[in-house]
Amino acid sequence: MTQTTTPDPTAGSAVHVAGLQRTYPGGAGLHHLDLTVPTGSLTALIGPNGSGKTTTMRLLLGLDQPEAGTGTILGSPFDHPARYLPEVGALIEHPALYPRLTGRTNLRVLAELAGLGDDRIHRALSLTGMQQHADRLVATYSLGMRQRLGIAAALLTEPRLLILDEPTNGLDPVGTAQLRELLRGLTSAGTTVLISSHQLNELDATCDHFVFLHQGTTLFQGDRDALAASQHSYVEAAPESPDQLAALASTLQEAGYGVRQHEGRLLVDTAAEHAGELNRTATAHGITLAHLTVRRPTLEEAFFSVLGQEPQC
Ligand SMILES: Nc1ncnc2c1ncn2[C@@H]1O[C@H](COP(=O)(O)OP(=O)(O)OP(=O)(O)O)[C@@H](O)[C@H]1O
Repeated sequence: MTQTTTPDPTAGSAVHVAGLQRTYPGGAGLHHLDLTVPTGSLTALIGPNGSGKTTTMRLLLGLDQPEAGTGTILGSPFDHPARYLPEVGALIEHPALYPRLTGRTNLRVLAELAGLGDDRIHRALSLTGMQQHADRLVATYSLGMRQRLGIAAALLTEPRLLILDEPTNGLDPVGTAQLRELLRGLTSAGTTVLISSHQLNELDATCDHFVFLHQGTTLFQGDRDALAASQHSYVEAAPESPDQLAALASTLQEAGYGVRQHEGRLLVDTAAEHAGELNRTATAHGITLAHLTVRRPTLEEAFFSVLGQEPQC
């Protein structure tokens, strides 16, 4: 006898919530939002201002209550945050720090509350590159240093799930690169990370799973392959002689291609396998191509396309 089984959507997911509803006066908030964060992934939560990223993270952390929604976090029911919160670290908006204490003492206060020893403080400072600043008053810290101490505080318990709301705010390029390495190191060691940011290039370089929000609803979620499959790739072409750019554009349009001009090149809306045919069409019209490349959309372009807007290029 054949037995059919329904796949368990929570298997392999650090976070799996569905139908999240949180309505604020005026109608803003979350509207049946679904979110899956695969275990061990570095998941990017992406959306315009006001799309619901912070609200989603606050609900996951039990800092606010949804009107509806079900799911599990680290295998425990979503509506019992006390069961999973000991294994979750978070930095939401700005870190809450005592400015008149040093960075190290701030961490010690938190470590003592959680019954953790100095070894955890040392490790968190080291992971975030904050050792050399640890004995200064937090009041003297730059914004980026406060962010890093906030991340150190979130790491004290060595959480299985780390939730970071715009952690790159205030970080300089060196700090951003250090955070990227830190997050990669944590995920290779088995930590799952959910991160929001408006720096799409940075998320593109760092993350392997993507969730797009708009007006409190999930527009897309999936890994890099699923994102690529949801998008058209396109071919970038330029003639040897820049004078022939307009002629190349009209030749390709007459041949049925969708064409946009961008920085002295043409972006031709077609699949990679048509690149040869496109080259032959140009040659047949006396135009030699100096440049022909297949391009996959960047995360930013994919985001605008899913949002139903033109890529910003
Ligand atoms: N306490 C609140 N009272 C009323 N409206 C709220 C409240 N908190 C959030 N909102 C509204 O809910 C929507 C989602 O806000 P949220 O802060 O989650 O968005 P976000 O994606 O994190 O935005 P940003 O990128 O600007 O940080 C917004 O329209 C916001 O104005």
